[in-house]
Amino acid sequence: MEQVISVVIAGPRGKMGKEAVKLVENTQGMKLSAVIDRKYNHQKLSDIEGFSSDSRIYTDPEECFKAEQPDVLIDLTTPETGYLHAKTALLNGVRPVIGTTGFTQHELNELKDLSKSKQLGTIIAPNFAIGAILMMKFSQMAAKYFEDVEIIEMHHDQKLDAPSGTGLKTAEMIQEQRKSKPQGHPDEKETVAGSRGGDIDGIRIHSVRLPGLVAHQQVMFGGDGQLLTIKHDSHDRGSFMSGVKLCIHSVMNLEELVYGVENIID
Ligand SMILES: NC(=O)C1=CN([C@@H]2O[C@H](COP(=O)(O)OP(=O)(O)OC[C@H]3O[C@@H](n4cnc5c(N)ncnc54)[C@H](O)[C@@H]3O)[C@@H](O)[C@H]2O)C=CC1
Ligand SMILES: O=C(O)C1=N[C@H](C(=O)O)C[C@H](O)C1
Repeated sequence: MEQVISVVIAGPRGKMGKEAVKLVENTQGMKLSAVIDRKYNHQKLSDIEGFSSDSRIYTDPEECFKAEQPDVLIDLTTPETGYLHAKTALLNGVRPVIGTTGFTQHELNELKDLSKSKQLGTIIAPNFAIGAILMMKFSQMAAKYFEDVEIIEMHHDQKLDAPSGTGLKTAEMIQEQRKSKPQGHPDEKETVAGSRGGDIDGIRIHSVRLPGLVAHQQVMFGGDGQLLTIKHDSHDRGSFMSGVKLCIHSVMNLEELVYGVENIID
């Protein structure tokens, strides 16, 4: 008989959380055992307009994990909360799949160590969309041939973290491929602070925040007489859901932390 994976979703009323609730409820072999919200403690999700599930709401993650003993936590909240939820999940025997972005390197290292010591899988996924993962992989490939690169990431204006998790991960993947190189003129001066963007090992990263955007990124490589632009657009949050589903299945077979969905696809 197929194993049913029981899932807790943190942030069910958020833009991503709503989509994830629909995904888990409509996927055979998965069960939404509970949700973690800032409000509505001990009510049912169906008490909130727009939801039909009878899953219980908890405001305290520890109480939720102890009472429900789910297999997987999906976190789609805010950087501080996501980190706390991931840690609490691991300490209570629950495998985290973290879509929330904006963790510090120290937090990532701590979760990596905890995941390993508990021998429980964790997936930190800066971007669940398959197209975005390919965009990052293609950029890493291109960096072998083009050493000059700048990243422009564009998101809706409700986003809390900058640069985006995807932008950071892209820069890290490019870093693995190319030698450190400052971008632009060695004597360049900013007359307006920040106009050259953030600097990750010489890779410039620019964050645009505007209403009307969802999640978009272009990685621009410059060479003699040519320009290569690798671009991805998520027009709708449905674009992330096949990746969420893949991660829920994959994390069940892991015993340590994986950072990036590119590491679990063929
Ligand atoms: N990995 C990926 O592919 C994607 C990741 N994201 C990330 O997911 C996160 C959420 O994004 P959105 O849904 O757009 O944000 P949102 O602002 O629409 O939703 C966040 C939700 O978290 C809830 N929340 C905040 N603190 C909480 C707490 N202590 N306990 C329970 N719930 C809490 C809020 O009430 C809100 O409903 C962000 O970090 C974003 O960067 C977003 C899209 C794709
Ligand atoms: O906040 C968002 O919306 C998104 N966040 C992730 C990120 O920071 O890269 C993934 C995607 O870009 C959407």
